[in-house]
Amino acid sequence: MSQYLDAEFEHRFDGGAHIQASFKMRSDRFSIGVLFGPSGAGKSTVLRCIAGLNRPQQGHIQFAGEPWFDAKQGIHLSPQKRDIGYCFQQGALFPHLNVANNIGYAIGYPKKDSKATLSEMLERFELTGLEKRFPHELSGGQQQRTALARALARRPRLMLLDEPLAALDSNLRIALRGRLREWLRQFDIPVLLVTHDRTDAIALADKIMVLTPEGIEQSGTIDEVFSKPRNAAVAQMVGTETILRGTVIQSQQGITTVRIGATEIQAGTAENFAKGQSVYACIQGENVTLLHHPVPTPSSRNQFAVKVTAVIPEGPLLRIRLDGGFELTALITKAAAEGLTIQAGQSLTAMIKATAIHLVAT
Ligand SMILES: Nc1ncnc2c1ncn2[C@@H]1O[C@H](COP(=O)(O)OP(=O)(O)OP(=O)(O)O)[C@@H](O)[C@H]1O
Repeated sequence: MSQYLDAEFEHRFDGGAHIQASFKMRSDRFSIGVLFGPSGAGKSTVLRCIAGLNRPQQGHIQFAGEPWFDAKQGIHLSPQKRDIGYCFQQGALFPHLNVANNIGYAIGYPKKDSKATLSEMLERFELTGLEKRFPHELSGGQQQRTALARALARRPRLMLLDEPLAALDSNLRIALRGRLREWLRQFDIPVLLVTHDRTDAIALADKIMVLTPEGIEQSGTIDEVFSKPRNAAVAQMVGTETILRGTVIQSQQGITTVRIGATEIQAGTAENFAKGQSVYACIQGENVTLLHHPVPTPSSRNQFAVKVTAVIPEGPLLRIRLDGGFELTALITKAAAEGLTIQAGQSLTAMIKATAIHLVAT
């Protein structure tokens, strides 16, 4: 028997939007697959197609070998038959039912064991004591926990979450993000989660699938996708701070030299690139080290003279924009910046290891 959720389909809206997706994830154990992409890429539509709420025009969706949708064979199972839990962005609780009845509705009163299931869910989601409250009497976090409890109470085979943290303010979001994975893990089912937020994706994904209007551009672990984006579109989406266009001068023994404007940089590469080939050099801000002066260094480290053009605070970090004949961004901690007393107009040396420069063929 197949142990995968296997989806490959296309959905066209009358208005013209065309959404395509092709991916596989394990169906028989807990893991979180994150559909990540910009607004309008089609993330919610993909989720709705998996749920059976939208019917694609082409392709198939199978869960553990069971056909949920097959365009050629005319198969389209109803959402109930797919046996999934679905949690929307806003939670979408029944406003006229209290917490106990919102969850109880999903369990299907009056089942023999429904009382035990209800108290188990209340306990797991830290809702004990709030049973009689109505949705408008709950905080955002409590509403979201009730929605999760309701979606999971029926013990679905697959859990779908659409931007589960988006409606929460930032403190609550951070707190819930940390707990969400643990809550979901207890149910030992696969989870497909939609987000456009990079931090949510990093914190939650076992596997990330980057969705654009052209389909899933790249999938893999966070490390694979964030440190080795397959193309410039993915690099931009995953937040690689610097993407520079250049030309390969030479490529041998795992080191590729690339000309960017008047500067030559060395990048560590698994494969060789052709001389003259056009590439993007992708550099994450945390991999750029700033120094007052150049230091003696092996050729596997790049050093450039740069001028600080802007210093932008971002929480515990500073985003430092640099001009080295091309635009470069460094992300450093505030403590590190104090040691360097960084300010706009200052001349510094930027150092980047060759292995921290990822080349993408254009
Ligand atoms: N019912 C509909 N009728 C026509 N077009 C639609 C419909 N629903 C969505 N679309 C279009 O399909 C595209 C994908 O929408 P979708 O909501 O799936 O994107 P998304 O990636 O989830 O975006 P967001 O992050 O903003 O929620 C958009 O261009 C949207 O306008």
